[in-house]
Formats: sequence, structure tokens, C-alpha cells
Amino acid sequence: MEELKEKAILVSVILTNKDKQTIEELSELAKTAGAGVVGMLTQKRKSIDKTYYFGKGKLEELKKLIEEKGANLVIFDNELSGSQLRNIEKILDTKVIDRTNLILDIFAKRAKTKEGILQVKLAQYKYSLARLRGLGISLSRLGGGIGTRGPGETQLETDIRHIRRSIVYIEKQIEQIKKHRSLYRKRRQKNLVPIVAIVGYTNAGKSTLINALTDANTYTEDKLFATLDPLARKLRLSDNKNIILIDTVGFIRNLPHQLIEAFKSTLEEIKFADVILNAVDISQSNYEEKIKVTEKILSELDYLNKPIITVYNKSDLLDILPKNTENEIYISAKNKTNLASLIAAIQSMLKQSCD
Ligand SMILES: Nc1nc2c(ncn2[C@@H]2O[C@H](COP(=O)(O)OP(=O)(O)OP(=O)(O)O)[C@@H](O)[C@H]2O)c(=O)[nH]1
Repeated sequence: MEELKEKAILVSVILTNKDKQTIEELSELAKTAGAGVVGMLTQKRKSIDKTYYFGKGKLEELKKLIEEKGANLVIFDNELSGSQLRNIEKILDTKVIDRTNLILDIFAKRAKTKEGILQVKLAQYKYSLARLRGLGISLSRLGGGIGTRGPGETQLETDIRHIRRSIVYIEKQIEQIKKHRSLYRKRRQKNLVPIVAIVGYTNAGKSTLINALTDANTYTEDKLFATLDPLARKLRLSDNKNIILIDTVGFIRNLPHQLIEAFKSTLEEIKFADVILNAVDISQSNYEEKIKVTEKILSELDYLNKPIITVYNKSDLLDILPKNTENEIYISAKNKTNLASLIAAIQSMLKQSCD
């Protein structure tokens, strides 16, 4: 039976100079999470309202829209504090989440390896902790419960203590996994197999490309974040030499801060790459902006000094195919077009970096 979709209304409070395109991205994210978008509401404001995030009049308008559209979920593009969430929920009488919560949810669904799952759990706990702290001491004291709570401890304090303990436990597990991973990496380096990392904005087609090149069955889907962990695949080149292709998690602008650590850790593998392929969905009008987001993240991680080939993917959707250059290749991963040119470019880059 098909899962019943949640009907979502998206809300974006546009502060001065804020990028207007983010509500479209939020809409993509909501669909990725499995929600149906039934309405959108935006408001321009100079500042954030501490209690309700935006104006109370606008909240009433939102309440009407919810009734009109039969919505049962409201997603805010902006990050809300614990008390703002609670105040808004009270007025709307509908589930309210923010962009961070939405992204965490998508990551939770998509995590595949043990480390990925743990990293997302950790980020979720940190998010909940910040939200609970934000609620402050306003919740009623529940008294001492046997075995679970200390005398006079509030439910809130119990929850916070439980979350803190879980965070420490998960961090220890992640540390163990990292040790294992560095052992694997050392073994790979010993074999001197060149590493090619595929990076790029989410949905650019990285998994499809790695499949097309290696015929591996990496999970692909027309939703954001199909890849949450680096996945390594071997590719034999025409000169019988092997390379290792590494798929990485899709980049996104304004990643919630709770996820930055998780994200960076899954990108650690790029540090050991000999060549980086920056996959770009050329069919999107804002592809140049997405290249900038990718480059910004690579530069923050100090990886921009590595040889990079920009791989313009989905060129089957273009009317005219532009000419390749040494470090710009136009392909269609889906139709397996121009893959030979891409492999030749990788070989030539590897040769240059060895010379
Ligand atoms: N038209 C067209 N669609 C493509 C091409 N390559 C990939 N796609 C589609 O784009 C969507 C995203 O592809 P993925 O390979 O999952 O993208 P990704 O970059 O790995 O995504 P994340 O894991 O979210 O970062 C899928 O629906 C693919 O079928 C292509 O060359 N042409």
C-alpha cells in the first residue's frame, strides 16, 4: 500500500539580502522527504520575532491556509528555536518543523553505512538537545520518578541527561569506526592505487556516473541525498591499471551546523584523492551557483589545490553539446555518453600528477 503523503505548507521568512531561491530548494527537500507541497507562504521582515519568528497576523493567515489546503505539516525554511516551534505549534495546532529538522530526517532515511547512521543520530541528538535547552525552565516540575529521575528533577532535565549520555556513547562508537577506516585506507595506499573522488551538489548524478563507469549497483534515485556515505568502487582502465572511484555525499548550501561534522567526516576520503571529479547538473539554470557552493566547501576543507575535472552531467538535456576541454567534460551518465572522453581526461590528469 502506498504511504500516505504528508501535506506540507512551506514558510519562508525573507530577511534583507536573503537568497530568494531557497524556498524552491526547500520544496525539493520536502519532496525528497516524502511530503506533498500544497502551499507556500513568504514574508519579508527586517528582523526575527523572538516569540513567533514572524508576525502574528501572518500566522493567522497561515492558519487559514492550512485549513483551506487541508495541510497537516508546516515546514519553515528558517531555523526556529525550541520555544518558537512550541509557540507556533500551539497557535496552528499542526505539526511544525524547520529546515534543519527536515534535512536531518532525509539524512536519517538515507544513511547506509554504520558510520553514516551513527553520524546522523549524533546530529539529531545535538539538535534535540539545543531545542530542549531553548525551552528553559518553563516546563512544569514533575517531581522525582523512581529509577529514572533524581529527586526534584524535571522531565526536561531527565531528557537532557539521557541525550547527553547517548551523545557520549555514539561519539565513542564513531571513534572506533574511524580507526578501522584509517586502517583500510592505509592498506589501499600501500597498493598505490590512484583514487578519484566524485563530488558535487546533491542530485548532480554522482551515483549514476559511478554506476555507469563501473556498473556497480550504487543506490540512485531522483531525490536529494541518495548518497550519504563515501562508497568506493574499482575501475579498470584501458592500460589495465586500476583506479578507485569514491562517491561522496551530495553538497548543499547552508548545511545545518549539526550536520557539518558528519558531512566533513564522510568527505575525509577526498583528502587522499589524486583527482577530483566535480559533477555538475548542467540542465539546471543555477548550475554556476551550485559549482560555487561545491568549490566553497572544497576550499574550506583545503582540497581546492587538487587536480579537478568539472564533469557537466545530464548534457542529454541540452540542445547543443559544448566542446570538451582538458578539464571540462560534457557527459550523460544516464545514456553513458562521452564516458570514454572522461576516462581519457582522468588518465591524463593522473599522468600529469605522477610526472
Ligand atoms: N537526464 C539525465 N538524468 C540523469 C543523468 N544522470 C543522472 N540523472 C538523474 O538524476 C537523478 C539523481 O542522480 P543520482 O546519481 O542519484 O545523483 P547524486 O548526485 O548521486 O545524488 P545525491 O546522492 O543526492 O548527492 C536521478 O534521477 C538520475 O536518474 C543524466 O545524464 N541525464
